[in-house]
Amino acid sequence: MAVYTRLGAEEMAGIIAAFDVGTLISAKGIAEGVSNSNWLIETEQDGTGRRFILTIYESRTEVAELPFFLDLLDHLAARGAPVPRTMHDTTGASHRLHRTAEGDKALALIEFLPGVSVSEPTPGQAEAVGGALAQIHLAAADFPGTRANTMALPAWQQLLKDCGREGLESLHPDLGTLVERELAQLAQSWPTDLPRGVIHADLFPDNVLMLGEKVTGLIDFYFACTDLFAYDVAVTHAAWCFGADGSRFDPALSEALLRGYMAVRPMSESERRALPLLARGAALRFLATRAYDWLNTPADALVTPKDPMAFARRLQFYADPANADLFAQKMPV
Ligand SMILES: Nc1ncnc2c1ncn2[C@@H]1O[C@H](COP(=O)(O)OP(=O)(O)OP(=O)(O)O)[C@@H](O)[C@H]1O
Ligand SMILES: N[C@@H](CCO)C(=O)O
Repeated sequence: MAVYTRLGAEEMAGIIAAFDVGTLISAKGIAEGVSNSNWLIETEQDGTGRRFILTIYESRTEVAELPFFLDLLDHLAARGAPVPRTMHDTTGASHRLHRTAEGDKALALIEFLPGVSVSEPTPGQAEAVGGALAQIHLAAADFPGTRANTMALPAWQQLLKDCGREGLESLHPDLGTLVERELAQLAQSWPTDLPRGVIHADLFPDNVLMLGEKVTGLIDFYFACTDLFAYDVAVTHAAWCFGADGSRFDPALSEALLRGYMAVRPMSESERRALPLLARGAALRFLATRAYDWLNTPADALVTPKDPMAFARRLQFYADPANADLFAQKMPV
């Protein structure tokens, strides 16, 4: 379920009329996604059918940050990266404010891209995703915007502190100890001097649209920020190489993802050496947000929180000395 804002037919037609995209034919609420309200919009313009995604931003997205996210889409799309363009309204604005019963909310109309999100990726698909990730890292090199990573180590520390040791141990008796040990080690050794730029920071399979082994769309840039490129590789590795419950590390997916990335943007020796630590950080980042949501989502909420233990298992895997050579051995030169 992800349509939090109710819109009548006339209201929807009025929203679409502010953009030069033709006449509204249909608007269907999209079930996937949890943060914002999304609709698939069909219009007709000069006898041609067109499709878009309408997003109404709910409370989790800061309106002041929308220009960074939306301008970034335009910038990457203009450089040939597989990301949707933002449709600008007739005044040239990338987003608009819409009056609703709960107050003004921002909205944007985004190009619809074909493709589906895979749930059991193949090595060929992982390789293509690695390549697309490197492509956006390179394509954003001359993007003028910057945004601090609001989901970096200090945020994990705070979220995990808010969960409390008891809360974490209610998820698993060993989780408090694991988290404490990892937080301390990461705080001590987190690298700061590696190549950085704009990263996606949340490139899970549900944020990638694919047709066969081709990436047709990278979406959901609402965690994009300025941070280490190699950390983005680590996030994508954690998201793609373990199966949904985090217990099935797949070396073929890992190798293919890294090969795909390196073919487009070769990583330096220091980036490669940092990957095991960055992967522990990536696993802890999603463990932190998921544990917090798990412990703080009311039982009658519309959304089901995601399983934090799926990322505790990844964290244990990355932190296990037996897997220390994971990136070194599998990394093509
Ligand atoms: N540009 C696009 N082209 C085609 N489909 C899209 C596009 N953008 C979004 N979608 C569809 O809408 C769904 C919800 O989008 P999205 O994941 O951005 O929602 P969200 O609520 O903002 O995200 P999240 O759940 O990660 O917080 C996607 O799973 C995808 O099916
Ligand atoms: N991708 C995140 C959700 C926030 O986008 C997760 O799976 O925990």
